[in-house]
Formats: sequence, structure tokens, C-alpha cells
Amino acid sequence: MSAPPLPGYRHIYSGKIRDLYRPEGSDDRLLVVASDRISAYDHVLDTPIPDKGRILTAMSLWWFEQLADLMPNHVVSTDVPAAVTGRAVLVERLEMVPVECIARGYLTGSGLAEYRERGSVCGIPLPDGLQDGSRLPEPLFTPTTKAAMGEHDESVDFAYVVDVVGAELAERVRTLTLEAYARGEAIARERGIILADTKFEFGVRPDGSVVLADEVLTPDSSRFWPRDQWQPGRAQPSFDKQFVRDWLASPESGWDRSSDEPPPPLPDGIVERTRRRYVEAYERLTGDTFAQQVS
Ligand SMILES: C[C@H](c1ccccc1)n1cc(-c2ncnc(N)c2C#N)cn1
Repeated sequence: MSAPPLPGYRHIYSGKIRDLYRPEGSDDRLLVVASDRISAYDHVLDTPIPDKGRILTAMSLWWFEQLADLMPNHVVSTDVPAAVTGRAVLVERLEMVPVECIARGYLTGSGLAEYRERGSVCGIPLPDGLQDGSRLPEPLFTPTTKAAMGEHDESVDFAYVVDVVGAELAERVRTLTLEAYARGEAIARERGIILADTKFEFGVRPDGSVVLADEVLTPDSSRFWPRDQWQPGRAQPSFDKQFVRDWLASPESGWDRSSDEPPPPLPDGIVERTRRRYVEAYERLTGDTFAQQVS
């Protein structure tokens, strides 16, 4: 699903999963469009997951509301072109803070690798004996650089953020990151989902206020784990991507993850079960029914 042409909008950027447009004649608005693309093992798969863009857009909008008493956000309107209805949001164009603001409540992935090497994450020392999936004594602000497409973000310490954006803004985005994560983790936990970590992006308005932007607390910007299967000491199952990961890693796919070959198309059954996991995550978190659009 490549970025669709949208009359009245100029396409300005494509991420792995989402596309960015600018409304013609406007310099203070952007249109963020979520596709049905899914990534696994650092590949964007050829097979879309129907409704994924709509489900994650609805989830992000719901999270913006849950966090609105803590911080302003960039959402302007969901009055968007019919071609992308339900999976696009008109937002304020902000001066984006040039770091990925990551909060970790659990140790896994690159954080675990850094801990095993140095006993710390982003320069923050941690106690001995932590394992893959361990809950951290307290959530950590573990920022990274914003790497170019296809490159990997690099972990940086808080001093780096201060150097790049100044002490006041660095403190502000750290505080907001940890407040938003704590709120999100508590809400998700009550509903059977562990938010192990998440990435926020902030921007700054002309008046200097710091605004929550991008997508928020979705399975694309966060690790979603089923709470009832949490077991430190092993890789945790992904709430949303485990069917895809397991199939791609199975002999049935015929794919060699260590090769340079792109992953094969997904079978219909894997697509449907994955779609249902996104619907389940949305419905568990919000308490609402996801209304599939009749196109
Ligand atoms: C990385 C992310 C992205 C989103 C969607 C598709 C591809 C990339 N992005 C967000 C902005 C951005 N810039 C100015 N103001 C804003 N409110 C936002 C937002 N959100 C620039 N890039």
C-alpha cells in the first residue's frame, strides 16, 4: 500500500508504516496517515493487515484523550479525505524535538543488550540479576537519536539530550515521557496488557509549549505483552505480532531470517488472527467495540 495521492494534499514523507502529507495552502498543519502495513524482523511485509491503520489510529486518539489532563497534544481534527477516513489525523505542524523519547518499564531488546554489556541502560546503572522481561525498579527515560530510514536509532544518555536541546527542554520531555508512560502502563495493566516500553515524540509550539505528537502508545510505538503470559527470563510473546513472528520463523514459511531475502506473503489465517489481535487490544484498552467500516 504505497502512499495514496490525496487531492489537496502534498505527500512529504513516508515512514515504514505511516505517511505524512501537508495540506496545500497551509504551513501549520500536517496529515498523518496510518497504513495497514506491518513490520516484523526489521522488514515491512508485503501483506497488509486489514483495518490495522484504522485500529491503531483510533487507539492513538483514545490515548491522547487519556493523557490530555497531563499534556497538550497535536491533534486538530479527524475530518480527513474520504480515501483515508478513520486512519488519518490532521495535526498541528510543530518544531519536533530531535530525539526519540523512550520510556522503559521492563528490560528487553536493546536495553537488555546494553544492560548485559554495561550493567546500565542509557547511562543509568541498574541492579544485578535482571533478566529478559524483568520489570525495572522504576520506569526509565532511555532516549535515542532519530536515525535515517533503514538505520537503527542509537541509545543516548540524558547529557546528550541536554547538549542537543538544552537543559530545560530535556528535563521537560523526560518528565512528560515518564508521566505519560506511567499513566499508560497503569491503564493497560488493568486491562491485561503490559506496556513494556514505548516511544513518544514531542514538538514545540511557537509559544514554547511542549506538545505530545506522533502516534501514542500503539503496538507500533510500544511493546504490548499479554499480562497473563508474562514470565521474566525469556522473550515475552508479543500481544499483536506473535502469530506473524512464529509463522515467519516456522519451516512452513520457507523463509530464512538470516538471509537477505524478503519475507514471503502471509497466509490468510495469519492475517485474520493478527487483525483480531489488533481489534482485541483496542477493545480491551478502550472498552469500545471497533466498528469495521463498510467501504
Ligand atoms: C516521524 C513522524 C512521522 C509521522 C508520520 C509519518 C512519517 C513520519 N513525524 C512526525 C512529524 C511531525 N512534524 C511536525 N509536526 C508534527 N505534529 C509531527 C507529527 N506527528 C514529522 N515526522
